[in-house]
Amino acid sequence: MEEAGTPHDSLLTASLTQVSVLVVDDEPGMRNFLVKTLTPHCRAVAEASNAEEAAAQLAAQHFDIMLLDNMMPGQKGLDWLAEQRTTGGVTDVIMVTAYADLETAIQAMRAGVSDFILKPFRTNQLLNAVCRCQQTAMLRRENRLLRRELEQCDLGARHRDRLLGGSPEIEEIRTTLERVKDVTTPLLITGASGTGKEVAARHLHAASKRADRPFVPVNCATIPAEMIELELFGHAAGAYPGAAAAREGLLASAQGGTVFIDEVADLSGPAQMALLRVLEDGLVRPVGTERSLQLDIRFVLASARSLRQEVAEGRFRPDLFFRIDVLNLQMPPLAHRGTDVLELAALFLDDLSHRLGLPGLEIDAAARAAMLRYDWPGNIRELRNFIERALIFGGFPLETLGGEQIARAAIAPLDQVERREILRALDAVDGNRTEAARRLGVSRKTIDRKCAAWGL
Ligand SMILES: Nc1ncnc2c1ncn2[C@@H]1O[C@H](COP(=O)(O)OP(=O)(O)OP(=O)(O)O)[C@@H](O)[C@H]1O
Repeated sequence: MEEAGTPHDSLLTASLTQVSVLVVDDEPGMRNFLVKTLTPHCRAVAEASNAEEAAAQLAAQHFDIMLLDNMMPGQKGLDWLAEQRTTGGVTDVIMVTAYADLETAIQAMRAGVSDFILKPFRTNQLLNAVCRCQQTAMLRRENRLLRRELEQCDLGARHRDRLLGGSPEIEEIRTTLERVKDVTTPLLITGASGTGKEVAARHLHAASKRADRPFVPVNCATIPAEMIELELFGHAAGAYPGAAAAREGLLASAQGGTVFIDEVADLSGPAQMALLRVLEDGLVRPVGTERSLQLDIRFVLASARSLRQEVAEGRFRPDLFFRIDVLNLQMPPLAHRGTDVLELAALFLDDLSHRLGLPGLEIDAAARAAMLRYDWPGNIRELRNFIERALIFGGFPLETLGGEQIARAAIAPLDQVERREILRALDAVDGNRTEAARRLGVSRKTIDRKCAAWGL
């Protein structure tokens, strides 16, 4: 019987045409066999009959893969390999051996060997091992390049993992994140679009013990309802028409890390039910399978809409709501973050001008005043777009901040401005005077006195 994915599979052999291989074996018969088998398929094949020759070949040129016999006169292949690794060799190694005892296998793993081929072997086994090794190397490289590209093209990437801003509101949020960073209780982040819910989730993940594991964001609003369960939980082969192969879900891919579920209110009924099960016992059952996987994931959920309202209107499961409404973080709108707007603007100016290759801009007094006055309904996302536009056009488009209207509006008496701001604050915090006083930076007594004077 042929092995699955034999080299007759043209896709597999195609990947070999780019590979350079160094065969290291002291036995001429075996060495010739290896070279003869590989040469028609690979880009280049070189040979060495001992460790010195091999070291000279590696110093002279790069090889993608080395086939190494473990039993060479003078020195064991694995000992030599361990030495090579300390001098910085990066070639992938496939060990060819007649004696695969456990101790050798452990030593080989520690020396960074990618695969084993047991003598005697067939041609197919050899070519398959080289193919697998090459494909893993390609995936590693692709992964590294994609990460790099992502960091370069995402204009906000440099600040993605840090919730910036010196305002007391953001300071308090950072303190809360620090306190809850390592508990497994789900965290619910609410707040309008663009207020930095995802940044807060990334900040939490980066500060947690899970930082070196995956952070997986899932936006339920952008995945079609019928696909969301398949995406999150994965599926068996044939789970839906066209699903030729089984696929791991995003939750399983995040094992050990953090999953950020944005716009959680958009989950369908069955997906809400399945999510509740994961939150309660950590179990995920891929669609169309009978077996559940036990996962260790920190969940951060976000919603721009009020989940309480969604529950009241029958669109969100109350049991799921109570499960995720344990730790709730409310992201304040940008307009309530004092001078953070200027801090973030300066940062975006610096960052975007470098990335876009455009000259920087000074934030003059007029721009500063307009930015502080404006409401920023689109929050930080709107601010970033505003800065990007400013850099492209070489000046701040203040008219888009309602600057003209504000400039032309009659100057309001100070007490009127004060009343408007206090009432706006009370409205924003559902009439909580202590909270409104804290945010406005005045005493609770002052608010009580003003309200009494206005007959409230
Ligand atoms: N405190 C912050 N520091 C730096 N950048 C921020 C901050 N908050 C938000 N941003 C930037 O603003 C943009 C919007 O942030 P983010 O996507 O986290 O908001 P959101 O609340 O999750 O929005 P939505 O609900 O629309 O997905 C991003 O480009 C992000 O990098």
